Amino acid sequence: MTQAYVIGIDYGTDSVRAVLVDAGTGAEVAQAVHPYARWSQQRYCNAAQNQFRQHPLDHLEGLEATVRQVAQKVPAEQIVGLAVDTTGSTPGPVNEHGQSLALTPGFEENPNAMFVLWKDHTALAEAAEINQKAKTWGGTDFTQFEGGIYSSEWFWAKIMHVTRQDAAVAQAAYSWMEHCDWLTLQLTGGELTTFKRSRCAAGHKAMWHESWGGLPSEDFVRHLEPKLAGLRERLFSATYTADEVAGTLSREWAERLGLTTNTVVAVGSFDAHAGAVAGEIEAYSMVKVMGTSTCDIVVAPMDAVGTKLVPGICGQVDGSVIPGMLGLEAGQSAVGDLLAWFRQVIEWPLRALVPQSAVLTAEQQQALRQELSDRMMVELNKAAAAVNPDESAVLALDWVNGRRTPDANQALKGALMNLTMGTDAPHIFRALVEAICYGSRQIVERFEQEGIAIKQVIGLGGVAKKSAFMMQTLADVLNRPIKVAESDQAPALGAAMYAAVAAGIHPDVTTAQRAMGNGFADTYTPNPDRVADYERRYQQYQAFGRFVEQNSQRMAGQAAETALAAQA
Ligand SMILES: Nc1ncnc2c1ncn2[C@@H]1O[C@H](COP(=O)(O)OP(=O)(O)O)[C@@H](O)[C@H]1O
Ligand SMILES: O=C(CO)[C@H](O)[C@H](O)COP(=O)(O)O
Repeated sequence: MTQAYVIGIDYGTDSVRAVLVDAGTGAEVAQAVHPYARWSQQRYCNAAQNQFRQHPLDHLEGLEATVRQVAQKVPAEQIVGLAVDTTGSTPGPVNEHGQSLALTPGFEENPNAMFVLWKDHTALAEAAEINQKAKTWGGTDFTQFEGGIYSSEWFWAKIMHVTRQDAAVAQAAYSWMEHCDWLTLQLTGGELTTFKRSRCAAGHKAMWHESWGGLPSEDFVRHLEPKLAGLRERLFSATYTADEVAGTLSREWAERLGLTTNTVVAVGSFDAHAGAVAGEIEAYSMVKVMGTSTCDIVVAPMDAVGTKLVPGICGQVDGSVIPGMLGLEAGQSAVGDLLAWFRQVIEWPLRALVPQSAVLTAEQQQALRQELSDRMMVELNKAAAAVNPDESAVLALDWVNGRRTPDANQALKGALMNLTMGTDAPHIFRALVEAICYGSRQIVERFEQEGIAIKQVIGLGGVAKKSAFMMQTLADVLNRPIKVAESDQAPALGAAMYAAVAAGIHPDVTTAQRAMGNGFADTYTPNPDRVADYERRYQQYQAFGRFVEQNSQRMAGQAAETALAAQA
């Protein structure tokens, strides 16, 4: 057989990465990373309001830069397939040709016309409304395969919110697309009406399910928001798994990327699901894709789960990870992001005071800021790992982006307790890492309580690769060994595996995993001396969580009553 290569393109929160791999063996030939230019300046975002929007030009520029760079390593005609994975739910409004509204006249600078990033929580009220209406409207509860609780991170809540906020966007939006679908449509240049939308995105975030003929009924959608009447027809009814062919590269994109129009483009998927494939997921493994957030992906045989619904997770979808198996997703909204938040907090003097320094030149200021910023996360890991656990009782809740699972409540906030005059930055960092691990344990326990055994845990993603301290703590808290995948770009490798199946190199995803898998780099085994102590602290974390949740609900109730009284 002639040599064949595939490209996996992974759109993360901050950057896009492309990997070129040997389609037979998965050996990496080249990789390229491109940070989003506008996003890195946080344009179109307002963190205080949890508004996080991304401009499609960031994505298209990154596509061209990364793919061109890796594609030049081998003859273009040998690159037989490519696939895109993205974050999600990250939907954006499009016109009747599937063009993002932010790329059409009049909407170029309008955040509502852009992609609403997964971690945008401006639709909290709409998510609450969807949950309330789904349970009371008198028809099918369309949230049932999505853990029974719809999140403000997801498709319909975001569409409702933007539609209500922005009449011009609502009027111009012919349809809406998940980011992974929109990019795949750009690359293939097909028609919006016949385009193959992602099963993974639709099933986990858009309440799509075969049993009710696709998306929630028109009656329900109209009941949610009358302004959405008719949108369902302009969305989609069929969905496709990520091993299927979406099309071939359009002439325009073949030229822009330095490829040929014979290159097959697979159906899009989410980053975590593609990552799980590269992490060699199999029945009853949990693959933890640990980056900005964490997604916990589990697969199980369809017939073993049957009609069982797992409450409080981010959905159970036929074929969302491996076609033919049930894909289940859970996760935590802030993992790397929680640590990045803390770093931001303690770097305040670097941003605010160092530039005013009377003793350092501008060049020295810049060099100092750079040096400390580069070392900060690594040094915090080291210092936190060295903290004597008996010395610090600091306890944290990891909910700075809300709680994704178990039982989504994105309105929740993070918290710290047991601070003393002796508490320092490594103590707090250690508490944050522990909180992430306790949150993870709650997720594992939820799956097991609901009859989905977790037989092994695999970690991958930036945090799994960079923080040995996090991974050891996780092994101790879960009291299970954790394998860490070798690949530094696992979601991109997973997308490449999907592309190889779509291009006909491998017959199915499981075969592609076996042939193209890069294996595992490390295994963290639980330290028996730490397990009992973490068990005790886990109980404290849960009690702290219940306290904060109950009190934040009570305080939100009081605030609502005060507002009503003021209006009366
Ligand atoms: N040494 C470290 N220890 C723990 N977390 C880290 C470290 N270095 C970077 N991170 C976190 O990794 C996250 C990025 O992970 P990555 O998998 O590369 O990105 P993405 O979420 O975009 O896929 C950031 O949130 C960052 O805070
Ligand atoms: O929920 C998701 C997938 O279902 C998001 O894509 C994910 O949480 C964001 O990914 P990352 O943290 O790797 O940027």
